[in-house]
Amino acid sequence: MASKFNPPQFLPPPTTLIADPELIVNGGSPLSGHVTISGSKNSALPILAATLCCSGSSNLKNVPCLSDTKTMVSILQSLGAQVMSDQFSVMALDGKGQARVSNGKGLTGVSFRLEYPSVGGTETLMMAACMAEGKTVISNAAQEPEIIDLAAFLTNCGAVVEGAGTDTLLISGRRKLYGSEYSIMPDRIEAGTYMLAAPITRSCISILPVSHSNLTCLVNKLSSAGCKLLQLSDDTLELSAVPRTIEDDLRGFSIKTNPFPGFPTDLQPLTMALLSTCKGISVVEEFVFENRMSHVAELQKFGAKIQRCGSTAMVYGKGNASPFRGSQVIATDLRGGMSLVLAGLAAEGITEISEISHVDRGYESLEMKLQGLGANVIRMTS
Ligand SMILES: CC(=O)N[C@H]1[C@@H](OP(=O)(O)OP(=O)(O)OC[C@H]2O[C@@H](n3ccc(=O)[nH]c3=O)[C@H](O)[C@@H]2O)O[C@H](CO)[C@@H](O)[C@@H]1O
Ligand SMILES: C=C(OP(=O)(O)O)C(=O)O
Repeated sequence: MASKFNPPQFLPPPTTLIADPELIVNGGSPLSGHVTISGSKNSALPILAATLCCSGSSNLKNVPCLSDTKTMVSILQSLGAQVMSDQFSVMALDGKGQARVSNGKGLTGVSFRLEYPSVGGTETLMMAACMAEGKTVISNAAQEPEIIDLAAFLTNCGAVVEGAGTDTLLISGRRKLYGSEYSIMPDRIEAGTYMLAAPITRSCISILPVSHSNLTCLVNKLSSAGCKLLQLSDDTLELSAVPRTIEDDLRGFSIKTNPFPGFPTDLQPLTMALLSTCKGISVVEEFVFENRMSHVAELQKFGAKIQRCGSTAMVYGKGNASPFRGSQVIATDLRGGMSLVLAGLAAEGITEISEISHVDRGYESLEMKLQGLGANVIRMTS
């Protein structure tokens, strides 16, 4: 029977050196309009891996087109999985039940307490537990929304997973899981990024789809800063931050990152960029990743006044609408790199951000989405 899919579009990562593209931002103008949020990178990656636990094919929808998802597909292919796509957002995977244990006996369920509620650790244990004989209890489990999404996919495939979204997961292992159709949840970190893009440019934009309950910490902090958040429908949020006077301008706030439902570490660098443009002094404390402050030195090039001590930063805000000036900066990691894009949108003049491939790991159609909001952004590939 003829396949309804075109031949696979996924290629292995390039082996020759290609110059990293730059993003050029002509900033200082407000954004407006509407942005559509893609499927979640951090949900798609473990779910793509989980297809290997299944016999038969899985049909995943809303998979974001990112360098990270392409890399994951290459890994699955190198393990023997067949992957096809018609649009990038729909993938048919035949994992062929590739996951095997080499001790000849198979896995056995256990009670396991994580020392730290690691997201990747919880996801790996969930997949192993589904393949194991008997019951597994994972305590001190991560509670991130992406854990709930993985549990929902595994359940769709025939697994029995209870407690996802709490600190205790109970999994009754099944020998056989069957591939299924599943739609990846929207990316809460991308949504949070655009929720920060509006206030840093003192703009009003609408964002869809956004789950309020996945971003409660950010919503509360932005409200305390003076942003107006309006729920236009179940999953559409309008974010307005257009102060009429300098006195009315956004106020700084302090954050401490923590596992969900705490303030997400992935939004910390972007929030720091916003805080640099707000009134007053803000304190940013990074409690999840020991080394997530490399954006500080780059934000300082825009004129941001930030004093760093280890994993804590004091941000001395300025209180004007556009205190940043355009700059030449380097993205050193995904979210730190995106904080420079936000700073560039707020800055007067031209910003050149090199090594933008870090940002491409996590933001689908970056310049297209920003251009759709009226931003003056282009990609330069030499
Ligand atoms: C692909 C993906 O989903 N990435 C996300 C995932 O990363 P990832 O799954 O790697 O994050 P973890 O929750 O495992 O790690 C968070 C922190 O805990 C530490 N740690 C981890 C395991 C452990 O046994 N002991 C320990 O101390 C790590 O060194 C790190 O400092 O969750 C992070 C925390 O929300 C997010 O920032 C990442 O975007
Ligand atoms: C750090 C991130 O991802 P990863 O764990 O894949 O590096 C992220 O999504 O912010």
